[in-house]
Amino acid sequence: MAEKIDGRAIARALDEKTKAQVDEMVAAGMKRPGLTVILVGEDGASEVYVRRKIKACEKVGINSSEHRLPADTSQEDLLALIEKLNKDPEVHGILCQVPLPDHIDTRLVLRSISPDKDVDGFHPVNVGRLSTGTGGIVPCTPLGVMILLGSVIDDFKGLDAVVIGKSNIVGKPVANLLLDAECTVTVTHIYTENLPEIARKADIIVAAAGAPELVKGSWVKPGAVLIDVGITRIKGEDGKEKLVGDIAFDEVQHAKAVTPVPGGVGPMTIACLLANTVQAARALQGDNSASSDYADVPSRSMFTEAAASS
Ligand SMILES: Nc1nc(=O)c2c([nH]1)NC[C@@H]1CN(c3ccc(C(=O)N[C@@H](CCC(=O)O)C(=O)O)cc3)C=[N+]21
Repeated sequence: MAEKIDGRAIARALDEKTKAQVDEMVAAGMKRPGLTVILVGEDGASEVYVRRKIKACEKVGINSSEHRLPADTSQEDLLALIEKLNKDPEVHGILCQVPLPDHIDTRLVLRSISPDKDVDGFHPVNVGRLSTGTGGIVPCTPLGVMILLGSVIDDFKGLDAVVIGKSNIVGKPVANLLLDAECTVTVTHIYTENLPEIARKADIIVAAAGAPELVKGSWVKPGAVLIDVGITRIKGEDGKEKLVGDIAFDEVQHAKAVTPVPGGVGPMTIACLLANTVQAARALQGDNSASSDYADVPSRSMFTEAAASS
């Protein structure tokens, strides 16, 4: 049986570390970290995620606020709000939930968030820092993926990693982090020929294509470590909504370890958002030691601490 990597437990452990950092900051007379989430329009899934993010902030002592804007909000008004938040000394992290409505230029909006407050790590400055291995804020889901991998892998050097999916939010940054960890990385996507064959060679598979149960049992080498980033909502046989990942979970029991959906990458995304907010709050208040914790992701000690205390 493959080990089921418990994303919820590892996220809880990371949250405890984050909470301790918040307490330490406040005790040292620094401002309590603050996160602002912007949600434009009404989208069922986005609302669930935003609610979870706000609740998670409360748990670790991060101040949070929420801006809910109607779907027909103009780009100009959204940019004006971001400009205001960029200048607000109580706000250390700004997250603008994507996808945005079609009439808004997402890239322009993400570029308008101050790189220092960009807790998503989506700003081109942070993307550039990540791809050159020079610190900055690492996107939440990719960071969570590396921590989950680190909970079962001791030495990444020379491992064969296959990333399925090439999004700016997951595929590309995950590939960069795996490269930094000295894996041999192959980035693939749904147009890749011989995808099953390429996957079969992998020691690590990160599936982030958004294609339900794409990765079959026959694609997986015995002993591989599998991370499932996909979340698709489908109607089950009983008519109830259920979540499926990009990996056919029941077929991959010959793997060494695999993340479930839900309870795998999702909770880590939120825990890393909180960690990023604390990092941003420390850096904005002149304490740059915070960023070095994450600059050399994956740092093995961070993973083992998180896993050990879970
Ligand atoms: N600017 C921006 N930043 C994001 O980080 C961002 C975003 N936009 N847009 C949407 C995606 C999606 N996302 C998730 C967060 C938590 C879970 C999560 O907690 N999942 C749980 C529960 C899943 C559920 O019940 O729906 C789990 O997998 O166990 C999933 C997905 C963040 N996103």
